[in-house]
Amino acid sequence: MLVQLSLVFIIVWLLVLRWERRRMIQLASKFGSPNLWQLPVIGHSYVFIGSDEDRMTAFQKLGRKTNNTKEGIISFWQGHKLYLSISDPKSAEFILKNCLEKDDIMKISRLTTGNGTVFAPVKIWRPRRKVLAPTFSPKNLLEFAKIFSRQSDIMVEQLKPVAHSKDVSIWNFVNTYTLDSVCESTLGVSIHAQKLIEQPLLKSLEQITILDSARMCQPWLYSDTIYKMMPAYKRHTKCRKMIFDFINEVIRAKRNLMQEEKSLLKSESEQAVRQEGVRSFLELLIESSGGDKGYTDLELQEETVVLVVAGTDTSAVGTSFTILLLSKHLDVQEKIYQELQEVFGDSKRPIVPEDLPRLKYLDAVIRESLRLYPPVPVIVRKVENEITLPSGETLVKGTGILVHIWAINRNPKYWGDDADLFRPERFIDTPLKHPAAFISFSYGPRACLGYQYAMMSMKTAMANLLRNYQFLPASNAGTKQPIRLRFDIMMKSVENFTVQIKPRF
Ligand code: HEM
Repeated sequence: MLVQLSLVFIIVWLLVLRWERRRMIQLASKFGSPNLWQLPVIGHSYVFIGSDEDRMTAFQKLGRKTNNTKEGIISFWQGHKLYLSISDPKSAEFILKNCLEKDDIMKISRLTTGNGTVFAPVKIWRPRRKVLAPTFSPKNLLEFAKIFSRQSDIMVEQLKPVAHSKDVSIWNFVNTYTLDSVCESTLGVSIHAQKLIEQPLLKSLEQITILDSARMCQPWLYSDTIYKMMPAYKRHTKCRKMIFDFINEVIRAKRNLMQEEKSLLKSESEQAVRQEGVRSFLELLIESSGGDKGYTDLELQEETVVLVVAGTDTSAVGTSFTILLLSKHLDVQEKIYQELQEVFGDSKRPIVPEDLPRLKYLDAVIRESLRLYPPVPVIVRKVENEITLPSGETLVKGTGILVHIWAINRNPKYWGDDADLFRPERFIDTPLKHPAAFISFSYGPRACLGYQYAMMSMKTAMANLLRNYQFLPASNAGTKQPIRLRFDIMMKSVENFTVQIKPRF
């Protein structure tokens, strides 16, 4: 009897769910689905189960299928929720301008970033972005360029003992370079990550992305109540505590220091002189939010965590993929070296900000690797109110939109039949066919705030590395072998960006 009653209950529940979702079901049937079984309760989410490499392969397959449709849109179900995967730049532009709310799935990341700009609800995001945006002014960026130059000199030094070794994973070298640069520019502190063997802050950041991406792909872990019962939550809490303790200590010290300086430098002219030097994002944020009457310590913590999380891995992934691609395309590497020779000759002088605009071919190479290997391969937004796409399709409230950055960047309708080929010249000889066709930094009012910062950091690092070293494929990797990819919120190389390094001198 109990079994029969339970069965009736489940059937009624499923019918009610279906009735509530009838408009989503209609919408889903308008667009194709990935030609896979849609299972009861979990929908298509089983596709994303498995290793992080399986997850990335699933995203790539979804992207290719989306590109093969006429509209560049495909539907799939994650549990009982409908998602549309979008790979057409026109629809992406429309979504990114009109749907500013992040999808509910991103609440998972808010465990770490709280109401910090990147994942905050729109109501909180708007005023936060207004405060954060001016800290990325060209004047401030030029000051940060000095940090990139100095930190990349350290990276070149750190590589010396391993150059000539058979195979080297460059990931740790590049990731600690970006962490040192980000900590110095955002927090104003030197943590010397490049010189330490174990870096607890980096380990905690890494653990958190692994845990969050695994949770995102398993809808049964979305509920906070269930997740808090899992062992993963314990590990997550430990990592978060490590990050927050570190950042809060820096905020406390910075506030005290600013207070002391203010009382020491009484006159306005003295304070103006102090403002000439390199000032961290944290200092700039304290001031641009209104000084003592501005952000609380919690708000400062949230914004600084965002900058560290958004700024460290992303640029490290972008730089590491560029190195990996160059190890397979020695002709391109040689062309960059020629450009570097024209700018620097045989001089060993440090890179200064004025050098960067002259490195046009290097710029095109970095953009081309970000096109083929976008560090953030997908982003998800939410349809808050019914809207109609330029193609005429009306999207239902509550639908999730997966803006498929990886697929947009390789959409053959906008990039041609050689869309999958590494050809940096396309960024020099052909104008973009649509402003949102190259979308690694996203698009619209909520696009990446660190775009210029990241380009400067990556260009400085690449220029410094290529002046000193030549990168060759790993001993077991030919130039033609495809790069194996994995997904942990960001897209990375399974083989941890392994290459061979040959000193130039
Ligand atoms: C290659 C490097 C980078 C890539 C590919 C990248 C990509 C992205 C993407 C895809 C988003 C999401 C935008 C959206 O949802 O529409 C984003 C947001 C953001 N990024 Fe970056 N990013 C990079 C580097 C950086 C750096 C170095 C910083 C700061 C130092 C930074 C700060 C931010 C911030 C603050 C946001 C949130 C913007 C908002 O919600 O208003 N990013 N980035």
